Amino acid sequence: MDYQDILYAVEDGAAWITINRPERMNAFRGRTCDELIHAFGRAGWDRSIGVIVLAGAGERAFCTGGDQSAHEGQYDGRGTIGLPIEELQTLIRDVPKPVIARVQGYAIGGGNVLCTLCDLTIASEKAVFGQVGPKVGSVDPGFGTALLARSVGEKKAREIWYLCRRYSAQEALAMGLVNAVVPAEELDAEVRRWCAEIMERSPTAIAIAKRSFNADSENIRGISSMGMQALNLYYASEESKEGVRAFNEKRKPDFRKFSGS
Ligand SMILES: CC(C)(COP(=O)(O)OP(=O)(O)OC[C@H]1O[C@@H](n2cnc3c(N)ncnc32)[C@H](O)[C@@H]1OP(=O)(O)O)[C@@H](O)C(=O)NCCC(=O)NCCSC(=O)CCC(=O)c1ccccc1C(=O)O
Repeated sequence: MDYQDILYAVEDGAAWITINRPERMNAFRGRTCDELIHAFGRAGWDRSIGVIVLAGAGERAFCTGGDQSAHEGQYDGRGTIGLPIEELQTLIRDVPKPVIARVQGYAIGGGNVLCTLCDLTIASEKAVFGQVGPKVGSVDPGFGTALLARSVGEKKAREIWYLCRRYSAQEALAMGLVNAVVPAEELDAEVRRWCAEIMERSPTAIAIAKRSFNADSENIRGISSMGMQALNLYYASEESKEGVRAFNEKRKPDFRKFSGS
C-alpha cells in the first residue's frame, strides 16, 4: 500500500508509525485509518519487530481525532460511521506487541482514545490531553469511554467526557493516563529507552501478558460495535451536525435547542 497520510520506519526492532497530517493537527480521515490499519498489520505480524511506536508528525499535535473537514454526518471512508475506526482500535489491542503512544502536543478526541488504547503512553511535558466529543457533536461510546474509566477511574472518565476540559501532561500522569512525562527535547530518547528495554524481554511472555490484559476488558469490544451503530444515527442528526458546523465556523455550538434524551 502507498502511504500518503502516515510514515513507517523501523529502528532497532521498533516500528515507528507516524500520522503525517500536521497541517490538520494529525486528525484522521478514512484513508488515514486504512493506512494505519495496514501499518499495524505489517508491524504486528513481523517477527523482527518487538515494539510499535505510534506518533504524530510536527510539534503541535499527536492526533486530534476525526478530521472535522471530512465529516458532514458520516466521515469519508468505510465502516459503520464512515471511518474504519473500530478496526483500527481493535487492531492496536490485537497486535501481540506493546504499542507505545509518543505524545508531544494535543492528544484530543479520537487522539486521546488512541492513547487510551495503546499499551503505554510517554508524553512531553507540553502534551495536552482531553475529549471534545460533546463539544463537537461526537462521542466514542466504547473503548473511548469504558476503557478510559479502567485507566483513570469512573468519576474522572465521566468528568473528562462530560466537561471536555484540557489536561496537562502532569495531570494526565497523576490520573494514570500516561506512564511518563519528560521534557520535550528528551521525548524521542525516552521512547527509544523504553523500546530498548522491551526488546530485551521475552516477546512470547509479553504477548501472553498483553492478551491477558486485553481479555479482562474484551467485553468493551461489544460495547464499541453497538456504540458505533448508535453513533452513526447520531451523526445523521441536526444536533451532531451543529457541533461539526460550529467547529468549522469557529463559533460556539448552540446545543440547547435540542432536547437530548
Ligand atoms: C486541538 C485543538 C484543541 C487545538 O486548539 P487551538 O490550539 O486553539 O487551535 P485551533 O485553531 O482550534 O486549530 C488549529 C487548526 O487545526 C485544525 N484542526 C484541529 N483539529 C482538527 C480536526 N480534528 N479536524 C480538522 N481540523 C482540525 C483547526 O481547524 C485549525 O485549522 P485552521 O485552518 O488553522 O483554522 C482544537 O483544534 C480542537 O478542539 N479540535 C477539535 C478536534 C475534534 O473535533 N476532533 C474530533 C473529536 S470527536 C471526539 O472527541 C469523540 C469521537 C471519537 O473519539 C471518535 C470515535 C469514533 C470515530 C471517530 C471519532 C473521532 O475522533 O471523531
